[in-house]
Amino acid sequence: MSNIYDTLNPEQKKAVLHDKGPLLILAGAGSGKTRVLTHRIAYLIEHRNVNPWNILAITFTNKAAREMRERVDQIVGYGSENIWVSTFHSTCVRILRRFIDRIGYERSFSIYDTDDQKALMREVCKYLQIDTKRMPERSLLSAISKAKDELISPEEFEKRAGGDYNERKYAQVYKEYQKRLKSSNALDFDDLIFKTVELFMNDKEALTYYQNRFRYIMVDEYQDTNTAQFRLIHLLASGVNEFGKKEYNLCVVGDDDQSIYKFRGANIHNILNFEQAFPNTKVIKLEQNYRSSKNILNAANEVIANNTKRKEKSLWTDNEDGDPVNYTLFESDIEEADIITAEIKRTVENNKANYNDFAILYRTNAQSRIFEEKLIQRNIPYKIIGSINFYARKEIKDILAYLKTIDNGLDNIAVKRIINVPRRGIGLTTIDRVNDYALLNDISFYEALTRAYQIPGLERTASKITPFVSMIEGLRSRLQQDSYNLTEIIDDILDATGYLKEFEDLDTEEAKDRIANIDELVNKLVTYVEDTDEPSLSGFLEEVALVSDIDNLDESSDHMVLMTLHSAKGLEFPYVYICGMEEGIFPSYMSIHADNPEEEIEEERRLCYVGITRAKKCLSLSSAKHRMLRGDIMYNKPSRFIHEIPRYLMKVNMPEANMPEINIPATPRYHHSQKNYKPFATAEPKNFAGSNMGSLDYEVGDSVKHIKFGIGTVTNIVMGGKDYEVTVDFPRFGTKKLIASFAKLTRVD
Ligand SMILES: Nc1ncnc2c1ncn2[C@@H]1O[C@H](COP(=O)(O)OP(=O)(O)OP(=O)(O)O)[C@@H](O)[C@H]1O
Ligand SMILES: [Mg+2]
Repeated sequence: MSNIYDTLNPEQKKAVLHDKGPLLILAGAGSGKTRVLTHRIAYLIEHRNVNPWNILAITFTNKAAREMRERVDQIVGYGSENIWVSTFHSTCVRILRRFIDRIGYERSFSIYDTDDQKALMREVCKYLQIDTKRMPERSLLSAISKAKDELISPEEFEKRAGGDYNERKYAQVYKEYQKRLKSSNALDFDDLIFKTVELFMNDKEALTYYQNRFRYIMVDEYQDTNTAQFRLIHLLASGVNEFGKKEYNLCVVGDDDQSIYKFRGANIHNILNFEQAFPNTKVIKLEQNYRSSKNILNAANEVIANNTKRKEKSLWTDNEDGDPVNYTLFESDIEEADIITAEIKRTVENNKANYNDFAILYRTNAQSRIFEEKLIQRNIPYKIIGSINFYARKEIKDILAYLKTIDNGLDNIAVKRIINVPRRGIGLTTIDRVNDYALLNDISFYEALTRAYQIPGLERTASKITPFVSMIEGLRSRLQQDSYNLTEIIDDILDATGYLKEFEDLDTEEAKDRIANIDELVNKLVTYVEDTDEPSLSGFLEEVALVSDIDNLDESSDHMVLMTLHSAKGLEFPYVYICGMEEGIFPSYMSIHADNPEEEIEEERRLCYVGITRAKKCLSLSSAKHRMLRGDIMYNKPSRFIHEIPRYLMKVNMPEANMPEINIPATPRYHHSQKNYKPFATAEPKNFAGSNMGSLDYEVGDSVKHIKFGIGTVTNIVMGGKDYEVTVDFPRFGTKKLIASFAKLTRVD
């Protein structure tokens, strides 16, 4: 056996060499779970003669998938291209592209992103005359998403709603939303999993095909799978072998301490009940951490030991003690960003490291802005993961909408997006009329456009619509010619529409930016065409729909990265900064003030554990005494998580005068009971991004109570972007405009 397996420790080796049957690898951070998965794939191919074609590996990001392939290539030297390695969503897209016609969709279906979903939901609410002040679109979408994660269909939802008025409304919305998705031949992200499960439940042939194909299934980050994903894996892994026996050749790796996606429906029972779901499961625990220094690992162990609901684990390392964990209490958020970026620059300039050795992690995306400013000032190359997504830019969405319209005229949202872009004198009234006609005749919006002259009331504007239709048809027929080069399609669209003209005439920086973005999209298309065996427009759109930001993380170039703690899952960096460690920031205000704070704080603590365990060599934590949030200064106390790290593991960088505020224990104290633990007084009642929006329980004219301003009267409520803006007259403080989900107003009767 080649010596690559010699680098594994005995437990890892057991996992890699495990023969058949279900295998659960339950282990702490940095213990080599992902590495074991990769080696196991290589081993199966190299030593068990498993055909790479028969392996399915599900990873959390496309980046992890890419790495897995590279590693297999390094180890085995061939075959990696035939292994099916991808995320849950990509896996489902591939399956559905092949078989979705069996459950009544066309195989060229579109995938709706959040913006498309919102646009569709707006239409649904308008149609059903939903009072979106009481039932905001966002809550409706999140309820639907939650239902889909739990495999609850619109019919089932309706049944469960019973007589409850709100629930019945939700059910009605869900049903209509789903109906419209279907008539647009579109799937939202949650549908990808839901519909694949539906397909497998209804079509034995499709299921058997994949059960026979995927003889070996591996799943990374298993602790964050939701009910629908569990069902999917269970179905796929339940095939029978040549002796008619179920083998369950399923290997999952996970860490219950790193489960951080409860809000997205992750179901921790999937890991806790794995042994019940799959008989004869072999469980392997890995206890040696290879990633972090002793001090960092101990700090992580100390913090997570405060969670009561967990499987006890002892994680140790042979690595050096390393530097103590740094903790700094800054005066302000600005000072925090300033000093951290200066320190990073200094470390790199002293040749101790490269920029790509560094990551700054924070609880919410909003915290990145100040860092970004300082990084620019200091001329430090950086990349923010998860900030304004390239694909969310207007010009990119416009071009993509053109591509979608050409590819699949059924995508109503896409067609409506571009019908008057660039301007063609087609107004909202016309669009409404076409829409009504489409609904009445049960045809797509685009189909209705092709019949513009038959639509009542469109006598005048039909002449503006037909050129649009013939342009799309022209582009479509060009695309179908054999000699057509797909890479030209964007240029052809730009030519046909005159889309760029407006920007070129403007000649502003912003316009130049937009043109550069479109060029970037062309680059993406060219790369896609070059890298793909049978490139197609649908294939390109699919790839675009599935890129998540983390996949753009290019480790080869030398820039540092900034991202949320959630995005950092599975990654590792020599130097990690976790900033904004304050009560009300991390743990979040929402978790502290939740109905079930114990549970929510435990989830935050797991997130903290994920953050700490990303660091290999050097971990720096920081809080600010005050920071600006939504225009207000807030004063937060240092996070309880800082207090959970014993003093002997830390180097505290702050004037001793500040010390009394911080109660850092001087001795190790694993597993202290939650009962004796006194949390700090919570932060000022001001919140920050990431809040949950619910429907309001007050309306104009009601008396409401604000924690700081006291009792006042609501004079106005408007929907402002993502949230309600509530205007309240407070007798003592005057009129205030407040953001509903942050202000936490309560009605007083
Ligand atoms: N036996 C080993 N010998 C040397 N290095 C190892 C060994 N096992 C794992 N490593 C290294 O330890 C680091 C952590 O491994 P890996 O990312 O696979 O851990 P993980 O358990 O998946 O972590 P996480 O829980 O964060 O996803 C990697 O750099 C990996 O190469
Ligand atoms: Mg991992």
